[in-house]
Amino acid sequence: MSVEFSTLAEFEALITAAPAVDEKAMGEAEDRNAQLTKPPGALGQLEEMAIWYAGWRGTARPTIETPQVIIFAGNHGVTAQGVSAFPVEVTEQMVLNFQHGGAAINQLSKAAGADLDVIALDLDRPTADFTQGPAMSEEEVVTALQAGWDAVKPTADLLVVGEMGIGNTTSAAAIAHALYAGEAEEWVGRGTGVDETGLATKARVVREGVAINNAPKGLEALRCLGGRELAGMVGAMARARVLRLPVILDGFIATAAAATLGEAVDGALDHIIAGHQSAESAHGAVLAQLGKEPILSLNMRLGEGSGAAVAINILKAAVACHSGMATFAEAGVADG
Ligand SMILES: Cc1cc2ncn([C@H]3O[C@H](COP(=O)(O)O)[C@@H](O)[C@H]3O)c2cc1C
Ligand SMILES: O=C(O)c1cccnc1
Repeated sequence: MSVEFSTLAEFEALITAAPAVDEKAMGEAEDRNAQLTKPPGALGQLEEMAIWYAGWRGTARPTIETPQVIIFAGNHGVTAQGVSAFPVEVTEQMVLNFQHGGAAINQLSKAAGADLDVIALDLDRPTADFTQGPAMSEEEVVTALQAGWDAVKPTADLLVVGEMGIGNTTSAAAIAHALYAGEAEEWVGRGTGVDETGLATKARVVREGVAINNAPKGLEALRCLGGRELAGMVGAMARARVLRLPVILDGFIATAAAATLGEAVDGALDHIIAGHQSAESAHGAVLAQLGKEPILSLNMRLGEGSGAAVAINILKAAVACHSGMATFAEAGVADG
């Protein structure tokens, strides 16, 4: 068990003290990019991605060999309100499916050459229904943050975090409503496929939850409206920030979780790029709030880290070009 923090304030202090991007390595990567055998800018966004990755890895010519995908699972008391098209048992059943290799994320991790770890967080102890008060105590949220923190392998060179938790699109919508105001209706979506009645229920639940918890901000929004799997993702993203380990962000739920960390500490999400824009309706608006442009938009709406896992392949392609291509001088090609 981690002993690096035992309160939210101590957790925030660790992130505040985290090292910045390596400007020197980033500058050297920019210089290298300018010498590669292609017209300037011809690899488009791949060039920016590779330079960003080089800066966080602290080397002008990085490689991606050991990506890690971590899926966190948690259960939500708010499901008692009828906010999901699926029953809560599916969370645990899907954890077994992950462990047996049968889920989408198993295939996508394998296709991307990533190791997959699955961490179930107290599934038999759902969070409290946030329409009645805070979803978690400080101790509960800190325990989940620690599980995420500890799950990151320091040998990984790229991280994706994903989630499984029936009801968690409602949690994510409540966080977005608390952080960015607007109307509850703007932040709710179909999740696993609720009908019009389900959507109206989600909006009511989000409105009530945000009101009773006094529109919490930053990590208080994570504690009051989030879930253990969202906190697990935040703990892992934070550890990655301290390790200067680049992260690819997944869908609506992962992004809402990240937003609580970004609001708590300036620059806490600088090591994160958005992998995929989910079909969940409010995801684009949350990404816009974070100033993140997604690499892909494939109409996926699964979670599990799936969109980000697909994007690993794009980042790998970018870094392979950046670090593997010959320069004009090396190849004897005349530059422009
Ligand atoms: C079989 C199955 C596999 C999933 N994998 C991810 N989710 C996704 O759906 C859930 C969120 O939707 P809602 O808020 O509507 O419950 C989360 O568990 C999310 O990861 C799944 C959902 C199901 C049913
Ligand atoms: O964008 C997501 O992460 C998402 C959307 C719908 C259902 N589950 C996850």
